[in-house]
Amino acid sequence: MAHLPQVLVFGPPTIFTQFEPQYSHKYHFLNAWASSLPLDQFLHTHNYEPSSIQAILCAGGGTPVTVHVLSVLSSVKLIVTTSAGLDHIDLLECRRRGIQVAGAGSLFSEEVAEMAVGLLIDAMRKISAADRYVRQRVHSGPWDFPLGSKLGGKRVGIVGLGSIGFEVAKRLEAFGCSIFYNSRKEKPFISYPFYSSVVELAANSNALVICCALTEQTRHIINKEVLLALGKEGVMVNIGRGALVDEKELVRCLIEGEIGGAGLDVFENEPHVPEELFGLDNVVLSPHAAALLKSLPLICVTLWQGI
Ligand SMILES: O=CC(=O)O
Repeated sequence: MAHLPQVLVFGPPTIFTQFEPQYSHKYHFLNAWASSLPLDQFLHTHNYEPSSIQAILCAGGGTPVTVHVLSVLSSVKLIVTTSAGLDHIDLLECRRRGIQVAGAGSLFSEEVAEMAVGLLIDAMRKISAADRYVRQRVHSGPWDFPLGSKLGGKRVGIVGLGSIGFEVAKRLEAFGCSIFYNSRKEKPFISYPFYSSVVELAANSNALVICCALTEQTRHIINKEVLLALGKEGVMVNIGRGALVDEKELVRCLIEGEIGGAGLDVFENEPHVPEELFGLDNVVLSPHAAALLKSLPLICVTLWQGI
């Protein structure tokens, strides 16, 4: 196998395992995702020569491609990630080393937007909680499920009106929602009202949908002040990255009823999810799956063909 290009695979396993058989005549895949060892030990244990590895295949929210990883892999020329977000890759180091980075761009924006709207409807109408209620009900008396609230007509603040945020806005308009947004800058051709302050956006919204990229500027953009401004009836949906939200504050606000509910596809230290959330019926949880659809493998193949 020494003659095949070597590709280090950090994930995502659900997709990768479907394609490995078809591509293993072309590439020698080193499946780091299947091992719990740190990278150096993984390579050492399998007798893999780090300087023979030419490409990395990875996924958003998974193992980060840090300066350390890149220093171990001195010959890497290409990183392919199945995600739109690139926050798990040290892009400065890639630029310095001339390593090319290929990601999903806006390919999954519609899929992720659907999930955002789904989580919002679920958190407001309590669909997952209602499902649990029906399945777990032990008494045969009248239904006593708590009331939900209507999405139609609500004011929704979108944090990050990029391609995903825009797809969310389009869908929510069809539900009769009024859309407001915060972004790095006001967008010249967008008619939705712009808020330069996320706190003010939250104070004027019934729900916030977090769609921006994770950068040093956006880390914890949703903090205690924003959550308190969103208020006791407010719902927050995060399909961006967990670290956009101060998760400790979010958990506290949910437990203490400082906000009304949340729909979360992403978490600050994935795959860890704060256990306090498990018992809360006003929270809907999803395992960073907004972009993981049956169509994803096809797109992965297109990305991999660049290796
Ligand atoms: O998390 C998924 C993505 O960034 O596409």
